[in-house]
Amino acid sequence: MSLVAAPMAIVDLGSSAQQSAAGDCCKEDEELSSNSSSLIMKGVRHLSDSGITMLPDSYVLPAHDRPGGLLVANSRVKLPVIDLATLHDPSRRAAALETLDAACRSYGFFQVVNHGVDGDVIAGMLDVARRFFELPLAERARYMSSDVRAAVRYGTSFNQAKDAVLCWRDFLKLVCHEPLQEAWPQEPAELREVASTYAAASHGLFMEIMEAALQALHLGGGNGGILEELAVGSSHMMTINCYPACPQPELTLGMPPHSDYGLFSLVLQDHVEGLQVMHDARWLTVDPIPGSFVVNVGDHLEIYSNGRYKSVLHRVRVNSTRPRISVASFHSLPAERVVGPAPELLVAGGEPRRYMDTDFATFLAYLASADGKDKTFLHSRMLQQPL
Ligand SMILES: O=C(O)CCC(=O)C(=O)O
Ligand SMILES: [Fe+2]
Repeated sequence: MSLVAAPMAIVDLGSSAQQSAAGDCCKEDEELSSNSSSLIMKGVRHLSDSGITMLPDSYVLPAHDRPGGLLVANSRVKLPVIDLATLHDPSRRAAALETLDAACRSYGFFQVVNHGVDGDVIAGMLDVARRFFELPLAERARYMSSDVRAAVRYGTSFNQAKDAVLCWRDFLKLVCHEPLQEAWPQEPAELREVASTYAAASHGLFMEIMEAALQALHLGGGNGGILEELAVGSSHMMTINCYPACPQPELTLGMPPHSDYGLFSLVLQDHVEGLQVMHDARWLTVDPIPGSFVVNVGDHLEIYSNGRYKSVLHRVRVNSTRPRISVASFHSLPAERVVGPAPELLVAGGEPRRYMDTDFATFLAYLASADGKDKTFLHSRMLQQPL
């Protein structure tokens, strides 16, 4: 659905239905289940608002894919934090680059503080996002589309057309790299202005982080490098995610394990935790730092760095009391650009190529066909195991 690879166990509805009978069924729930397919298409915000007390079977994951269990570490984790002010300070830049380099190699994730994006821009974006999902369904539904290239797309779950078990998420996706704002929603009235200001800030921050990452990798500093290419043209998709309160959060997920497709993703989350990152074969819950960005390496950067940097699986848990909003910005090269390992890494006597070249059409074909468990798009591009 969005610019993310969909691996994972969105599996067998038959077995999940058997495992869903936690709690007593009330009359409302019976009515809902008789009418559930039409309700489900309306998304989870609608379901949550209708007051259900039991999760419809279509959202119930089989036991081994549910969010609890042995693979979950008890503690919340503070991801490595990059203070952007230190990147701007020549005397501290080298140390900041080392922190960034280590974070991209091990976690594939870090948080950025002191990033210079105005607090009002951040608060305004979260506020307008929240208000969009409070609009009447008919207003939101105007933007429903199955066209993955649409400038604006409202939908539910992860990959609605393919998911065998649905996810507890509604989303609004906006293409930000073309002047298409007039296609974006007109309600709430401020959305276009606020989201385009936010998108410009996110892109600026991405460029700074990308420059730092390339420096840390000793790549692409020269003329004609990838950074110059990005300055001339790039792709930028924004997904606004809404995870309403869920009656049985232990049985489902807001987003299944996946990796992101681009170079870097910048995620703004509100104060409600939910994002989990796979690290050392365990799920760690990211502790939200107010006003910060969570940044993660995407598949393109893993490929471009020939496996030095890791595009790591992550997922989203939901909870029974607090709705959560996040805004994920996926930054990369233009869709038509073929991405492969950086040429500097593959010179004679250099290292072996670990990934095939890839392009957006291949990714879309993968999305349309992907239903394999624990199989990511990245794995389909691997020639040999990364470092
Ligand atoms: O909601 C979040 O914190 C993460 C969202 C995400 O991973 C995505 O949109 O790809
Ligand atoms: Fe993601």
